[in-house]
Amino acid sequence: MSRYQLAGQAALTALVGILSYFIYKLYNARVVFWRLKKLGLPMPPWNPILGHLPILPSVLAKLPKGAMQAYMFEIISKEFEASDGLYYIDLWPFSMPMMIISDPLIANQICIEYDLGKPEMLKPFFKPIVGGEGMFIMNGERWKRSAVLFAPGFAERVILERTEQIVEETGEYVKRLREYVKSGEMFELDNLTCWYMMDVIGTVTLNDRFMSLTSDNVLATAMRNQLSQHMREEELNPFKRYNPMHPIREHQNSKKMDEYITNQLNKRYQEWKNTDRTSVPQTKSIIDLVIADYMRERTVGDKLDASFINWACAQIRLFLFVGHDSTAATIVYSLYLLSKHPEYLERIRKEHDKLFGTNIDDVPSLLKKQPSMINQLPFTTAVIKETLRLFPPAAAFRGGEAGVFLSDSHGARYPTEGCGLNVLHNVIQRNPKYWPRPNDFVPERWLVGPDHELYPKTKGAWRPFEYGTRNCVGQTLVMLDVKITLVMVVREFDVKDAYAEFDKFNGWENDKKGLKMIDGERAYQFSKGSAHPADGFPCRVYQRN
Ligand code: HEM
Repeated sequence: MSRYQLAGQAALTALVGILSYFIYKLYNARVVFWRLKKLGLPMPPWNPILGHLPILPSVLAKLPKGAMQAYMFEIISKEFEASDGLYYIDLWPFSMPMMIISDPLIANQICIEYDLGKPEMLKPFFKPIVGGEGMFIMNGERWKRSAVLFAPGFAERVILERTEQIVEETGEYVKRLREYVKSGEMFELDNLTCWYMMDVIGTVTLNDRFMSLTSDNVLATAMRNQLSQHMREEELNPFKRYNPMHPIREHQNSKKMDEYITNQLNKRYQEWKNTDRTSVPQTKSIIDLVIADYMRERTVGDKLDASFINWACAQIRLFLFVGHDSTAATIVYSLYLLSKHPEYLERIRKEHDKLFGTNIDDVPSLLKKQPSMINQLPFTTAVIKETLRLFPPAAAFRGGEAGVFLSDSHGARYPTEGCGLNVLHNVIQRNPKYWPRPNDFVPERWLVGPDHELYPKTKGAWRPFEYGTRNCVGQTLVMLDVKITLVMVVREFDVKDAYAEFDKFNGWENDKKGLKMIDGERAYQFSKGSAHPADGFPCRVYQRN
């Protein structure tokens, strides 16, 4: 047999192998749904070969490019609703079998009653961002150990002690906004706010000032680059989406992040070793917590273990990602909603005047002197909670288990084994069954008592940070970050979205199909790590008269 024949035969064998593997996986995926369908469980029309893939084109045609995936599941739940807030969907090979949950009572079973863990399918999403296994996707004892370790760093008192550092970073953000006022330029507020929040989380995790609003910090830049490399869901052009340079760039970003963090860890370890431990300030930054934990089990050595460094890099990268991304989106949406509701903008400004006095330049020193003042802003808190209700930046994703059945309000039972459970916060938090005026921005609903008509009708209808043991460890920090930002921004600036101008510039203003809107909302949520306002929220800022 000639060399060419041998090569041809090897290629054919490989092809047959790949095809057989594909058919085997396809069979396994579809057979699960064939059984579920036979049980009469709720799902859209299903095809034994293609699963639910055939329904996607018509659903996606109703959404703008890049819209977050949860909108797609929302449309399906409305068009094919056969159950009480739950359906199954088979999108193999793009995802594992999934149950889509749009009812708070079923979500409570998942997150509180059964306290289900994280599924395998989250790993490929987090891998390039975090490097190793971050606590977000851990389960069992490994998760418990990390949760216990990091909890003190996020305690309310400890977070409040961060006020001074956060105020410093917010001062830099305000300076950048003043520059935009001066230049009159249109710019993406979301992008600017992501860099700002990156600087905030840099101080919380590493005690390090990135100053990335004014200069190029290697770690912050590599993390933001990594995120934009990784979030290519909206890229339809396969040459861009599957560009062979992407894995190389991802590897380079990963290396830069790990090198930077390793240097910080080593530096902190040397400081730690050379100081009298009783006099070391207990900052409870993430880096200090992990080093203190490391030393609990070891004697002082020359250097940190490589395995510890790998583990610590993954946790720190995780905090840098989750700690900046969703909070930035919440700040932008808060400013956007206030700009659309002058009556509430007026009210929040009055609340700030009353507490801090009318000289806005006094705010940083007042907050630094007395951080607890930030807890005396009920209306500001209501604005943030209402923003998180209308535009939740995250969702819950858990893994089903054998023997765990979810029940609907009629008592029907649904198996979860082998399924990813996707809880749709955007649908639950606008469900008219639980929310009066579900699509309106009504901060007052957070200031009224249970007898008032605006009061949410059930526990669990508001769940931006989720409930149960796996809820968001950073929620106190989020509230502090957003409150400080609003206090230092809303009285000095008027923010106006510039979507009309942006669309005109891009030639989209005559888009007859209205594809740049979702339910009349131009600032719909984009998939970009967590959900961010579409097109980065183009805007202009003005100095307030
Ligand atoms: C507006 C901002 C934020 C929102 C809406 C948000 C939302 C969430 C949600 C919904 C979960 C649970 C996910 C699930 O159940 O599958 C979660 C978990 C988590 N969040 Fe946040 N988050 C925010 C900001 C932050 C910040 C600032 C940090 C830390 C600096 C953080 C750290 C984490 C961690 C570590 C977990 C995993 C907790 C665990 O598994 O035990 N998040 N977050």
